[in-house]
Amino acid sequence: MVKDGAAHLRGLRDARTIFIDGRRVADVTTDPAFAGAVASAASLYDLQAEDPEGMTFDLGDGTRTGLAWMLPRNHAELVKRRVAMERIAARSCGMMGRSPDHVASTFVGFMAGRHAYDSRGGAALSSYFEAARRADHWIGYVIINPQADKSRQAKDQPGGDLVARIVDEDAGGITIRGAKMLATAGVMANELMVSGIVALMPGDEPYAFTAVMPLATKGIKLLSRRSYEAAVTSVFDYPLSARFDENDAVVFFEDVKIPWDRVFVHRDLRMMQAQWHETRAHVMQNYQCIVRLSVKLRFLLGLAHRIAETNGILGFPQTRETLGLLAAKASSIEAMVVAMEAQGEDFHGVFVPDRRLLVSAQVLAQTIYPEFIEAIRGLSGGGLVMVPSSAADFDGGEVERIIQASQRSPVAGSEDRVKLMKLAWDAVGSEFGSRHLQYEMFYSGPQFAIRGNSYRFHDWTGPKAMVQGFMDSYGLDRAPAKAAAE
Ligand SMILES: Cc1cc2nc3c(=O)[nH]c(=O)nc-3n(C[C@H](O)[C@H](O)[C@H](O)COP(=O)(O)OP(=O)(O)OC[C@H]3O[C@@H](n4cnc5c(N)ncnc54)[C@H](O)[C@@H]3O)c2cc1C
Repeated sequence: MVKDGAAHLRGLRDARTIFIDGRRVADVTTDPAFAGAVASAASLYDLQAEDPEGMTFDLGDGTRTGLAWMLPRNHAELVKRRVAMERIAARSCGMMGRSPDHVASTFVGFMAGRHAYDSRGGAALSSYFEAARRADHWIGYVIINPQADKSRQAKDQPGGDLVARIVDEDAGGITIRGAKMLATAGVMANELMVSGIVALMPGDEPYAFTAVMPLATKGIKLLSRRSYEAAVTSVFDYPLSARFDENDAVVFFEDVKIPWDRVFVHRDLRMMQAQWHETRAHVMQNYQCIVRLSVKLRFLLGLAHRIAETNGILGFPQTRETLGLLAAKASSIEAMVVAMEAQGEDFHGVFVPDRRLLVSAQVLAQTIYPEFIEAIRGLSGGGLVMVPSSAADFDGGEVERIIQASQRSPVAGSEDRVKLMKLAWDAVGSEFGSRHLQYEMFYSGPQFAIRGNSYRFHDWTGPKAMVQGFMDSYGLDRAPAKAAAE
């Protein structure tokens, strides 16, 4: 039995609390702010049900679950898992960043480093992992604190309930209160993990916890940002916004009680860092991100090429130079995926991608994406806005005749030209496209933090030894002191 889209939709019709535009959402699967993206989310599970061999694996008793939950034992299994993740990403042209394979990958990384946990936390993690993958849960996560005053620790922020913290605990579990920033795709997930990735200081113990709970748990409140999907005039006008607006929401925990068997880290400052970096959670979750990005860049590359063809500029050397540069950038990310797999390591029985190459890809991704967007805008010129106001202008009459007269291309009819330019605008310029730029620049952390990881995880021994070796091969050509005196 494989979880399919219908099963996922059934699971979302629960008591979850989501607020948007001054109202509470009754049913996220039908609400006009979310229904299109939720349908796309469900289709990811249909993809698994349609091709269980290619997208799922057997847990040993006939239960099949998404390949992202697999603890790969060797290079071949890692690659098989990656191919499934590529197919998930391709469904949304790489536009759904927090698809179910993302946090599943985090948990695979936690499990690879299971030894880093204390015995209670490790046991809770293992039993949750088994249950979550058996249910093929979609898990969202919040691991960053709300912006306020970055110069102060969480405990020193004025106003009390800003950052989620433990406010009570008893034999049953912990109770948390406060906020976390941005659960992407939280509205369409089954469960939510809350944790922290920014280093904590002594005194921050109430903020040092990692736990997971169903989205519908009493007291969890999601405050959605504006829905881009709700604002679209038609799929033709906003083909990406209409279907792949995965949503971002601030999460407020209002005295949320979490049982101990769902608490993996408890008041442990060291473990809050160790859970990411002494395990392979940081590697596995960001490997999924880079795999997804490689699919997205392939899509954007195709878009850039098609725009050039449509505008009759493909034959110009300057255009080919631009496209050649974009192709090389997309290929470099693709190549890094292959390389980090080829140089993967056995980490306590789990075969994981090479960490140094993974963080290098993250660093490059943060600059390549904005460069892609700028280049596509540059290739497009005013064509991105030289489009009819909406699909309604194709009225079969006077306005459509003018559209046919004014929307021309050497390779496309007027409808196809408008269709392409509207797609391109949605990818790079609409509110949806603009959010994607922000996403790719920030989802894994600010640049200084990602570059800091690159510094930290690079093995400097080889480069330093090479310089020293070369410098040792020569010196000042001093004449012997005695000869100089004579
Ligand atoms: C679209 C989107 C989706 C997201 N989805 C998720 C999600 O699903 N789950 C989740 O947990 N998080 C999510 N995030 C949050 C994301 O992880 C953070 O945005 C990211 O870690 C950066 O943190 P910040 O937003 O507080 O920015 P900041 O850290 O405040 O960075 C803003 C600027 O301040 C500078 N700055 C901050 N601190 C310092 C410092 N100490 N020294 C020097 N400069 C500094 C930075 O360099 C940067 O220029 C999402 C973010 C976005 C934009």
